[in-house]
Amino acid sequence: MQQSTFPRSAPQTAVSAGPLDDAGIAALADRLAGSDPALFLDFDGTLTEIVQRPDLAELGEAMRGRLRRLARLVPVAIVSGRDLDDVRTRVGVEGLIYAGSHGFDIDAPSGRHRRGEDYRPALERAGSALEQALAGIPGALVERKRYAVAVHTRLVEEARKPEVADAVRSVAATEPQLRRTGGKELVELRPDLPWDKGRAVLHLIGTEGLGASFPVYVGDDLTDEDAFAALRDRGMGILVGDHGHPTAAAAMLPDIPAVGHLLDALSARLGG
Ligand SMILES: O=P(O)(O)OC[C@H]1O[C@H](O[C@H]2O[C@H](CO)[C@@H](O)[C@H](O)[C@H]2O)[C@H](O)[C@@H](O)[C@@H]1O
Repeated sequence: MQQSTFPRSAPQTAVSAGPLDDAGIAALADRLAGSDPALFLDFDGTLTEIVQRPDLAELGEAMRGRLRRLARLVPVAIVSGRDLDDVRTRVGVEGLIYAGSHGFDIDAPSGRHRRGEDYRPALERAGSALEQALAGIPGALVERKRYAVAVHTRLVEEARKPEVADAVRSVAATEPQLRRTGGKELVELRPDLPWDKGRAVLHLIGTEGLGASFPVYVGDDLTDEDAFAALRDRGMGILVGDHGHPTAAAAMLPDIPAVGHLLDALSARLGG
């Protein structure tokens, strides 16, 4: 496997994330084989390449096969910013735990866990206002989810991106129940609740009987940082690529093929 020698564009936090090379993967596999593992995986940018539009993201068959194999061996959760139904359809593997809308909407063996239902009218209003405000900006996409509204800027001309940011700021100012967060070429409004992917992962560890497990979380974006931080003292966060900001992950992989390599190595070791 290639070594993770990609440059970091921002200084690291107190926890320095080193490249996860083959020796590191073998050590992690041994660690998991000697405990109750649990695997938490982000979707876009971790299992699928980032593409120009959200609707174009497709999970490759090889990655789907890896998820199927792993799910027979250990609890596997997909923790995505996407709407739960959207990510579940795109992954298309039974027997996984699915958490959508950054963990506001969870479908797990213990049941359906939703947060933010009271915030949906505000999200509806914000979605409509944003569609209206951005109608004249070519390439601006509004993605409406059950517990968030995302505005995508990947296809917006550079000079017009500040207009998109201004529009989101203005709409956010009229909806005090919502807060702004960011991602890759994306600004989002979500319920202003103390909830995020990190809390969702800890919640799942509690509800799914994973308290004694060694949880591993793999993700690529800023919203995954909450999960890396949540697992810092009890598991392992693995950052994929470089989101250009400090990270709380303990280790890094360079790209999605390297994630595939990691998952293959874990399957091989855990499958005995
Ligand atoms: O938590 P994730 O599963 O990684 O979801 C994060 C966001 O992913 C999607 O947007 C991102 O991927 C798109 C397709 O590659 C890309 O065009 C966009 O620029 C990225 O931000 C998804 O559309 C969002 O809803 C998720 O929040």
